[in-house]
Amino acid sequence: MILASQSPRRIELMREAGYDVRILPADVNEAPLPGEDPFSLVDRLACTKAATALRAHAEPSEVVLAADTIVTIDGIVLGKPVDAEDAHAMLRRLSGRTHTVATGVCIAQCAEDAPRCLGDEPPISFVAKTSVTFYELSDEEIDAYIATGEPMDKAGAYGIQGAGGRMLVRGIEGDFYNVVGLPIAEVVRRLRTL
Ligand SMILES: Cc1cn([C@H]2C[C@H](O)[C@@H](COP(=O)(O)OP(=O)(O)OP(=O)(O)O)O2)c(=O)[nH]c1=O
Repeated sequence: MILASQSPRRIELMREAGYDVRILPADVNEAPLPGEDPFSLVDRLACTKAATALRAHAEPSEVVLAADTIVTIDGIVLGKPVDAEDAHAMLRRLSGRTHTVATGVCIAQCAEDAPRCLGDEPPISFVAKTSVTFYELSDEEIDAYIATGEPMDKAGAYGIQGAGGRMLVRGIEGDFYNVVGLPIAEVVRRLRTL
């Protein structure tokens, strides 16, 4: 199976679940389309990543799995921060409130008899959602957290699994691993149905 992801968390979760994955990240434009809602966005991006890896690398009948994670609050999508100022603005918005973390997962496969793999089988996709509530954060706390470097490669500018990120969280409702980037239990259940 191909895992079209460079995310160390996704790679570890798939390997720990017993999948011998080939890592072939797909670089796609993550900008939303005009008027696109956050859940359609993660679904589309996951399937674009899967289709890109499938067309470039997959063998006939090989399965490709890809995912995309965003944070959404106030109808706004928070992806990865571009700099410290952007990270600060994201964490200020999340402070003392509940937001949703959404991960789109897309599983694509080539037809067995396809002469070239073009992604001709329709992909399976789903969007997992987890609600996360933050404590009230002071500016000093936010800046100290950003200085650790932990927020910079993560949607919403935090990592719930990190030493600093876990200190921000009052509670969650839903799958923890979805927040980390891959709802592994649901992924494995879907893969078993293939
Ligand atoms: C909210 C949150 C996000 N994240 C991460 C998960 C994702 O890796 C990242 C969101 O970026 P993504 O664009 O979903 O993924 P990626 O660029 O890391 O990897 P790829 O596109 O190659 O699959 O944020 C955490 O690790 N912990 C958290 O608590």
